[in-house]
Amino acid sequence: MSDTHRSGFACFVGRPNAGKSTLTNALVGGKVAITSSKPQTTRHAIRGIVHRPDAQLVIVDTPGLHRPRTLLGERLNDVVRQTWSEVDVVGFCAPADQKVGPGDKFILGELVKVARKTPVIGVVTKTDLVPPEQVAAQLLALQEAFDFAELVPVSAKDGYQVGTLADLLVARLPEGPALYPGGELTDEPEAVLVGELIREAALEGVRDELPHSIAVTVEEMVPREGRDDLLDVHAFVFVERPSQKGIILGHRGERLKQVGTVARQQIEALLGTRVYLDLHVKVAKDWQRDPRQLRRLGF
Ligand SMILES: Nc1nc2c(ncn2[C@@H]2O[C@H](COP(=O)(O)OP(=O)(O)OP(=O)(O)O)[C@@H](O)[C@H]2O)c(=O)[nH]1
Repeated sequence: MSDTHRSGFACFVGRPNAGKSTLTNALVGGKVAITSSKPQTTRHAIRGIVHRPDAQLVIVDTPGLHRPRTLLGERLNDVVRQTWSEVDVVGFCAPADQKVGPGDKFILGELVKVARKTPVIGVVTKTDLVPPEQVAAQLLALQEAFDFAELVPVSAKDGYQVGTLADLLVARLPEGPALYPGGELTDEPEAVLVGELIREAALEGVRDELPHSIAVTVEEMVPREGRDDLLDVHAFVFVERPSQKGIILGHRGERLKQVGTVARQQIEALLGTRVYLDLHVKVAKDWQRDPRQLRRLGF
């Protein structure tokens, strides 16, 4: 391996349900995206970051491209084209189980202009759904439809060729140092992001019951003594009433355990290290109305 380090941006395009999000998650190795985060180098939301010793690949979000029926539609499409022209490489996704249709052709028609400047990689997604002949036929159909810089079949579900796709994308990035050293996504301190991931996991499935009643504080994030590959994270999940504590905990604490597992995986993906997550639920009575408590909770 050469010691060149590359860094840059990619985005995936394709019609709805083409498998873009799932593929992004497979590349990134978990859900990292903190949806509101906006990097300084681009105006677009980061969906995830692939960290490798030889590269950092930042996958950004694009709104969907529409057939413009209105002025607003046209404006939206301008935004999309703008994004395409700002990334280093574009991945066009087409699912293996659906014929290349008018929706694909429309997007490809728009991509022609981009492709003069930015390489477009054709990605046949969901290969696990069809026999190999059909994957081959889809590759052929794409080849006929567009002049792709590369073509690759992948399955995000079983991981088939996801690494190959990462290699192809990385090869198109300019040389440069990591844009987000240490996996940082925003200027926010890592503890805040970690708290957000825990809060999001804790709210999953109970948003209706506990709309605004959860706050998370991260008390401590320290490397485990004598280990440089394990981070101990201690955090509190605050609710307002004892009854809400029960909802978070679940039967015999099963739900909290699940929350911890989900949050831990996301924190590991965010920070690029293994994590031991210690979660405790506390009742902070009416914390939303108490300025002292609010301050303590970081509001
Ligand atoms: N079998 C299989 N299903 C997949 C694969 N990738 C995605 N899917 C499924 O296809 C559906 C759409 O996937 P998404 O990743 O949400 O597609 P998307 O392109 O991000 O969709 P939009 O957000 O609507 O643009 C989901 O039900 C996924 O579970 C895959 O590799 N194999």
